[in-house]
Amino acid sequence: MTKLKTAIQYFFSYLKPYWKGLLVAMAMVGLGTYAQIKAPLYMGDAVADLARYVTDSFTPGKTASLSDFYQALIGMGAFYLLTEFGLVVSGFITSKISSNSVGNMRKGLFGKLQKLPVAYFDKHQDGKILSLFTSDLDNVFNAMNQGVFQIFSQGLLFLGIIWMMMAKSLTMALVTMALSPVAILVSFFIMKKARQQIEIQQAATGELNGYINEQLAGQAVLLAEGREQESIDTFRPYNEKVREATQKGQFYSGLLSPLMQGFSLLNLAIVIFFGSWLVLHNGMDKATGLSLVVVFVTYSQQYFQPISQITAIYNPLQLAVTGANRITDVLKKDEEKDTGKAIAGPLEEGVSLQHVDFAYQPDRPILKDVSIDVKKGQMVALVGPTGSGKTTVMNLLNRFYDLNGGKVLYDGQPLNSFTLESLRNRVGIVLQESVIFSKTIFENIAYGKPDATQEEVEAAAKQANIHDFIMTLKDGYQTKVTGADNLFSTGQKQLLSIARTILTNPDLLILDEATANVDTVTEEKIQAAMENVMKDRTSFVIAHRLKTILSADVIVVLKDGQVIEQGSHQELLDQKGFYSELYYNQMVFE
Ligand SMILES: Nc1ncnc2c1ncn2[C@@H]1O[C@H](COP(=O)(O)OP(=O)(O)OP(=O)(O)O)[C@@H](O)[C@H]1O
Repeated sequence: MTKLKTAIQYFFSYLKPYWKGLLVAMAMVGLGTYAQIKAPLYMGDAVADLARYVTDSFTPGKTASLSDFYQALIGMGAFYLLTEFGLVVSGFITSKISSNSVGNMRKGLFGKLQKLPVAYFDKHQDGKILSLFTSDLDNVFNAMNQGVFQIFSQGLLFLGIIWMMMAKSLTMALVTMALSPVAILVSFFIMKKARQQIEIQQAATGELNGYINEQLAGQAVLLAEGREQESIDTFRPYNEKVREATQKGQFYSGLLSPLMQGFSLLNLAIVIFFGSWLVLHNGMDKATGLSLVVVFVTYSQQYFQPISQITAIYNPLQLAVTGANRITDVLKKDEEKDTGKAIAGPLEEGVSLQHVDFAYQPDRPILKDVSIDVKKGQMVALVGPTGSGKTTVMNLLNRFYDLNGGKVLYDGQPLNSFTLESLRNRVGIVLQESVIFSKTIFENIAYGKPDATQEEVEAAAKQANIHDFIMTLKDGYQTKVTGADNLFSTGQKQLLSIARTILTNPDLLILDEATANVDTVTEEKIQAAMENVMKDRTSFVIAHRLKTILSADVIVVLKDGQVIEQGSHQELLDQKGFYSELYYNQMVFE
């Protein structure tokens, strides 16, 4: 019940701005429904008038006239036209309102995601986040556009028909409605069955997508190891499960319409049978009796339409309720804390970590009592085995996460005393996995400074050693890059990231050196670019090749989240500890 309440609140909060349009749509539905239930009465009158005309024309001395018949026909036509008008206008308004509100929901959700802390994205897979925008919002749209509108219009139609039938003839109304409890029970049973299959299908599709995702991500390994056939064989049962659930789900959902058709036809026969019995045995005027039968034949056919329509939207509505709840869960998540008031100015003294403790998950400490000091203009290098916490230190310097203990100070002030925007404007970060956006090379480099001039962008690219490569491309800086076209190698992507960072001229630079797939020429270029970007700047560098950091002011050696050695290259060599061993081991391979 609370799930339903949450979904209703979510829908209403987005529908509220369109209340005027909704009122007009509802009025139109009311008008259309009224006309729809009124039209059969004119049809009945037309039949009665025609019957009278035929009887009168065969009765000597009576003048037969068709004028009443024509009037009834005109009335019927006008009311059916009004029905169409009401439904078309309300359909137009509701589709406009639902697409606008879902557009706003998409905007709200995307805006919220931009405000969530990095920790949220650690815990949620990209695919799941994406499905909020695709399947969940789609389900919400369908429910809004079809469901809510249908429930209202079909509900109104249902009540209107009952009211009209009762007003016309109570006995015939009861005869027409006699089958409905059975029809409602049967349709709910079928929809429940269909729902179970939809749930199985959704779960199976999730597993199938997960498998496809994993196999595509690992395609290179898969080919290299010759596991193609095994990959296809494992795919089959996942696919089969989806196929089977889809087939059963479709079978049950598809059953509803013919079954309702069957009920409607059966009802028709019952109505005609009782109607003619009443006419023949109740001494009713024949023309009036014929008209009554025609009216109830039409009502009996209309009567089953709302039952089948309302039961058919039960499943889409349930999907929408689930979708709205998933989206609301995200909207309720705590945003990245930005409570600091101070504005981070140009770095004057330096940055220091003091007795920092940190854990991504409460029961698994990653950094333990880490203290590192960097004075303005100095370069600090972090080295250590994989998983020792180097990237984690970088993440804390940019305030991607909050600390569990200790302090990170920028010119003596804790990081959380600054506004996030001012702090991040002072910090430049080059990640190991460089990010390229689907924009031109110019826009990619100018990402952190969109108003940069061509000269500034080119100067940054030159310093980052990527200008020459860009000039070999036909469109130069205006070349459009997409994630899919692999225009840049891993090393070149990092050079582009370095250019992007140089352009923003950060006070504090955080640089995670790329290790994968870098050839010797690019490696040298990266090294030169790193030297350029670090010159006269305060920097933290994670270096995987020790020769990059020989000139660092301080080298910090991390192991299992603790600082085990700290000093200059020469000091650490003299200590003959972990660093010197690492260094001599690497030198053997250089
Ligand atoms: N987002 C995260 N959520 C949970 N645990 C994480 C997360 N990021 C890293 N870790 C864990 O923290 C530990 C330190 O990781 P970190 O990436 O800081 O190491 P690293 O020294 O940079 O390693 P590498 O040299 O391989 O890049 C690892 O055990 C890792 O599993």
